[in-house]
Amino acid sequence: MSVLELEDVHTYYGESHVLQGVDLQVEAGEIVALLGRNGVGKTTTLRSILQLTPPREGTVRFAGEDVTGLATSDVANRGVGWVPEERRVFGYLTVEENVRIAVGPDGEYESLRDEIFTLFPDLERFRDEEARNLSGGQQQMLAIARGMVGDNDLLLVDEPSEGLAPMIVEQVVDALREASAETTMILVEQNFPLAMDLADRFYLLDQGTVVESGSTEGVTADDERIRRYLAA
Ligand SMILES: Nc1ncnc2c1ncn2[C@@H]1O[C@H](COP(=O)(O)OP(=O)(O)OP(=O)(O)O)[C@@H](O)[C@H]1O
Repeated sequence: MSVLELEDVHTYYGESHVLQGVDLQVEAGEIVALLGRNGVGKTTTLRSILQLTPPREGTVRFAGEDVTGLATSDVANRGVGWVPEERRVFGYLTVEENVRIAVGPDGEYESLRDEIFTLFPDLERFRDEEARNLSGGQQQMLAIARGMVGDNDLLLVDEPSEGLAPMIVEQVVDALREASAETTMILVEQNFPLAMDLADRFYLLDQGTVVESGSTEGVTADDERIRRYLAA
């Protein structure tokens, strides 16, 4: 059974028909990259999975169950975590408080916190610092950490490298690799080499539909079937 299955998903913003029949599957343990030019609907695909923008047609199945039309909180409670593009952390809470409130009702807070701090030594160093005082990269790690301690079976990660210096990107990549040992992941990422490096498989979107998909093994940006959809 796939962790996640989208079947012929159509999603609109008002009259604007953004997803025009998206089909995709994610298997347990995979990292799947969603690729495509700006505005093709990658974030909208994540929003459709979370039911933040519920599809008007088609089906989203999580862990074998139809979740289409459920409240976002129900989808989240079933084990779908979100690391949004804008690195949502609580600026006026400390790093540790940010982690604590992300732990689900059944989570063992102290052991999860210790696990996170082992994984992200930077977060431990700044555990008593208010999150707003962290660098962009550290905030991104905190956002990823918050997604991980929620005991999620699927983590949706939107543009994790955006706006970060290359050295910091490397740390975020390491963090994502660590996170992927614990949870299945969908990664929206504009940095093509990074996406290919991290992901097992990819889906390439264009004009609201999947135009290519497959293993990332050996795929490069020069690949003709990729290039024509990613070039500006
Ligand atoms: N809240 C909204 N209301 C109306 N239109 C929207 C809204 N959010 C996104 N759109 C439009 O839907 C289309 C798909 O946007 P989406 O954010 O899913 O693209 P994307 O592939 O994630 O690109 P990007 O990398 O730019 O975020 C775009 O044309 C965008 O302008």
